[in-house]
Amino acid sequence: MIKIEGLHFSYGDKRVLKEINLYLTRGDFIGIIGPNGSGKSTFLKTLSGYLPADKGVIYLDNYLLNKVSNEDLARIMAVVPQDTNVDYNFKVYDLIMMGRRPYQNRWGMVSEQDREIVSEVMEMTDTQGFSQENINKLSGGERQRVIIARALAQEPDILLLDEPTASLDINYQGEIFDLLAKLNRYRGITIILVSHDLNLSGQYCDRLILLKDGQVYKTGIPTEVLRSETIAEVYQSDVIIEENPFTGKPYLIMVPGGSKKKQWGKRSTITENTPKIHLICGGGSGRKMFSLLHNKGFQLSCGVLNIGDSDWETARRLNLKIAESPPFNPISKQSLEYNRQLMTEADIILLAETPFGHGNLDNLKLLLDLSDKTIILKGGRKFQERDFTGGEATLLWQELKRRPGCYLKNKTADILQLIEDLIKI
Ligand SMILES: Nc1ncnc2c1ncn2[C@@H]1O[C@H](COP(=O)(O)OP(=O)(O)OP(=O)(O)O)[C@@H](O)[C@H]1O
Repeated sequence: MIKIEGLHFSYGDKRVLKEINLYLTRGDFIGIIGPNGSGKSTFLKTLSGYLPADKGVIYLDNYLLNKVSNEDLARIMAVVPQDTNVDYNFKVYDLIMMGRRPYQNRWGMVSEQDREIVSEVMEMTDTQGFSQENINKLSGGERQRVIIARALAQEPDILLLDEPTASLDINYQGEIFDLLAKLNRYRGITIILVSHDLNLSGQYCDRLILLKDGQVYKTGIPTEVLRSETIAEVYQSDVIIEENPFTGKPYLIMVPGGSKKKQWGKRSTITENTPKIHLICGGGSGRKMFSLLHNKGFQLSCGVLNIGDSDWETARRLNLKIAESPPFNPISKQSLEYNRQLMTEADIILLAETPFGHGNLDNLKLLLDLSDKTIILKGGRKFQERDFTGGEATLLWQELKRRPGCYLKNKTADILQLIEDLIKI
């Protein structure tokens, strides 16, 4: 185990790690995540003994980390740093062999066992192909694999890695994580890595440590840590968390433009006074609008939508108020009433370019009922092309267009501009 008690660390006057208390189990695959500057690399450096704590202690099993000799530490722990640049033009093979130093005598005599281990780790990391190349001639990704190979040549019990896949393409990212998972599962190596990739971390790690401003904000299994509320609080970014259908692990989808950091034209927090927009959509006609209006910080509602419809899915993920109705049935009275309530509460009702059949015609009728509301109609395609009611919907649409307070706009940008103008009035 690795036990961390009351750990503090500062660079000069700058306090970076504050009161970190953790108990890490040997054999786990642990991910350290957190926004830029939250202290992840610094934490990893204190764990490796590279940076001495200002206050607090780290135990490695029952030994104080700062009392373990460098030689012993090198046989227990190996580090893959963030910066893999190597000052000297070593040959790849020689550099990996350097990982065997803790096991060699003081003259650095290379044994048969050293050669076997180096050959094994080169195979694992797919680095044999350039064993005689100079390290600085390799691409960032190839160099990264060589540095991992050198760390593995140390035969460590614990492997610390700082963003090991940062410069790798998607193929090698997966391969490196697969390799780390194998080392963890079959060789019992404890993996502790810093990563910005929340999806890969959520996928592979047994446990995540989420840092914010140098403190542990949350720790636990990925499903406990990777929650949309938590990510919004720590990263100030809107994400949707889904379940990976292959693994059941969480994966994150960024809501486009979902950063809550200061942005042009964006309302920062929703209050009672935040304008409300109700969207009538369906079949994917509302998706783009949902995303754009959500990012502009409006309060959104929608309906009536069939349960399972793609717009219903999007609205559900964004946690919107939805008047919903089971599919393959006429809209229920209850859903219509709830839709009427949402429409009445809204400042603006927006009718997306959705097709109409007998199943959702009531949405149009309801619009005509609400005579005092501001309504924006998204035009573009000929309405007749999306009328599957034999003309009934077209009649309602024409009536709507004539109504005062009803605006017809063909382009999304014009709709957004109109909303901004109407809200200002
Ligand atoms: N050598 C240093 N001297 C002074 N300040 C430093 C030093 N290294 C890091 N810092 C500061 O400490 C804070 C934490 O940095 P650290 O690199 O540990 O964060 P991080 O979470 O790993 O960031 P990133 O995700 O950007 O790599 C930052 O504000 C950084 O500027």
